[in-house]
Amino acid sequence: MASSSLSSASPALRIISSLFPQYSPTLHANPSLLPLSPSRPRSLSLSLSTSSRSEKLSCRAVSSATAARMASEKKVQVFDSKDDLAAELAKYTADLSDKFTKERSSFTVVLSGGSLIDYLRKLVEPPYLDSVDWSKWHVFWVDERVVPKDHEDSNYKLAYDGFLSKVPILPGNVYAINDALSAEGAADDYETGLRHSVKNGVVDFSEATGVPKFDLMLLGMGPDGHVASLFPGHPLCEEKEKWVTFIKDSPKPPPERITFTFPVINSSAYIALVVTGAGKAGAVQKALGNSEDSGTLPVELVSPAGELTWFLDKNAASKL
Ligand SMILES: O=C(O)[C@H](O)[C@@H](O)[C@H](O)[C@H](O)COP(=O)(O)O
Repeated sequence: MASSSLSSASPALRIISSLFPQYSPTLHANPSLLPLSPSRPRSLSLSLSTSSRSEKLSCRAVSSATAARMASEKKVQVFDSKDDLAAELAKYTADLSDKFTKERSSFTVVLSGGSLIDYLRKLVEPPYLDSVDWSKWHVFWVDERVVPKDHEDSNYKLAYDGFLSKVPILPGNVYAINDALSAEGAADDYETGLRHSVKNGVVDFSEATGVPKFDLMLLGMGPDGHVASLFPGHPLCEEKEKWVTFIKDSPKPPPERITFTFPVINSSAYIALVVTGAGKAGAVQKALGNSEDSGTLPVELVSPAGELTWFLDKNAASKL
């Protein structure tokens, strides 16, 4: 990938480089993704890496959130249109499916609720509908509302209607909430099921983190910077022992949900953060820009052991 000189770089590149001014970041603008001919998806892709020495030095001296921001490889892709974003997300996901299917004959994918499912719309069309080995997919949820699976608020129903009903994933490989239980019971039940999936080798396990290691997490982000059902200022953001926990006072309705905790989220090999709309530009700026009060949002704690890629539309990136 060609490197970009910072002086002539776009605002996004300058903002990202200002995030770590004291380091010698290498910024890559991938020419194949830069806004070129109208026929190609118009997007700007950049990745930021800093020298390991400076990371060690910085992580001792900064808040956990900033250290988390430092710790993983971050890629930011900004798209002119939601269709371009969906097209790139489909390719990204299909490529990872091929990678893990070859490596371990299975592909573990974790879905969010909200608009994320709609952005998978290109994945259920040719060529991916025919090229992806759907029989190797195992689908989980990063969070779920404690409602019946046929309720309009159910993330299972959202994913089934918009995605799962359109691809030949084996029903036994779709791990939905037990909707007959209370929030606490459903969280315990989901964690028990996850421990079983780790034990039988369906879900990888990280000796380094001591928690499951999913291949790909597809996350959304709320305007307040929440991810999954982990909300700003909520004690659940600090949960370090449980893999799955529950909330009964979600500021985003409905109030009762179960959710993966950050140790599980951050143990992932790959995370895609799909964020669109001007209403989220403030949170994106805090997370990626040089905002004064950075370090306060749950999304800033997303720092996978592997690779984090932000998929933004230009409205969500408008303050970078
Ligand atoms: O169950 C949920 O509500 C989601 O998992 C939640 O975390 C969602 O991803 C964000 O709120 C973004 O939702 P939108 O993309 O619809 O704004």
